Amino acid sequence: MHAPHSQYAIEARNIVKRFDGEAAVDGIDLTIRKGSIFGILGPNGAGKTTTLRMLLGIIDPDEGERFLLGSPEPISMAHQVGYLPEERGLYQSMKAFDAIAFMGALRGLPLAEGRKRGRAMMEDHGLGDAADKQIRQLSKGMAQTVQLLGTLVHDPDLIILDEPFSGLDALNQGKLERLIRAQADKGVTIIFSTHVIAHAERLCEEIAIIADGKISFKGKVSTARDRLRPQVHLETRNLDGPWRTAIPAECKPLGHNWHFTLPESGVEPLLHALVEGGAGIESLSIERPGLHDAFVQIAGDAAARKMEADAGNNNGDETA
Ligand SMILES: Nc1ncnc2c1ncn2[C@@H]1O[C@H](COP(=O)(O)OP(=O)(O)OP(=O)(O)O)[C@@H](O)[C@H]1O
Repeated sequence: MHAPHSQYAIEARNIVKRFDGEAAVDGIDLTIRKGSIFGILGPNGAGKTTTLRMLLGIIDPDEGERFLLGSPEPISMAHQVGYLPEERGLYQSMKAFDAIAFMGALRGLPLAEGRKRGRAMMEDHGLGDAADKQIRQLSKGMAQTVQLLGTLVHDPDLIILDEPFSGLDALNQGKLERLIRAQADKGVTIIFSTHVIAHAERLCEEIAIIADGKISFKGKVSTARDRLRPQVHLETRNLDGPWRTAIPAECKPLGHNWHFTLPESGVEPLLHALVEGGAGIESLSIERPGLHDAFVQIAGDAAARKMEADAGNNNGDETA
């Protein structure tokens, strides 16, 4: 076994998990830097939850090894870890601030301190009026926020969130993004799984894309996006002239509109040719492809469509 590197919150080498002989996770390597926000992206059934459970030590890999905060026994680090599982649930009869304290106590925080922090956290999140309400009296989105606060109450060094955005409306999704950033600003490492590309794109510096139990891309979001060249959308008054040589030969206009990949020579030669050649520019945009386009290229169109369908199915309403 190799010694883990201290700059990593997670190191996993070739971890495998099989259920009934089928590999749900099929040889994954991950290194996640301390203090980073790391997204694990993939459609339902890709193996995200199984991966997170192995990293946390809830289940053991059949093969491979993993270190959490440097330890080969992740469970022994439980007091330094916060975990929001995919299955949400709190004791319905507990008061909200008590539920937060209870979750903290499970991770070693004295109950009295947890109660104090629970109230203060609810206050900070604009839920002060709900602190003494029973969980059953809260909306789904509020209960989910309470559970999230319970995940953070013991001030963990590492937070693992399984599909934290699903079930939240847009407003609460925005609040959660801000909360994740605030934790990262404090130096906390955050790992979350999602099948919504936009959350990963906005929050993460680095991501892993998982499909069928394997990692198909791992690295910086910018690196994934840089795999694709910028796209040009151009509208011209004229349809012919010397400027046409600046446009890829295979590009045919739709009316007066042109859509093509920016040539390797870059923006300036294109602009120069269009202006000098008298194209008559009506409109022009040159856009760097987003993570969605990169995902399509990396994981394939079918996986991207499945992710979109999953997102449609899983996004609930706060008051549902
Ligand atoms: N305890 C289990 N017993 C048998 N099969 C399992 C078990 N846990 C997961 N699987 C299977 O392993 C595969 C990966 O599931 P996993 O839950 O890790 O995926 P996921 O990417 O998290 O998707 P989801 O968001 O739907 O949970 C799926 O085919 C799932 O049915």
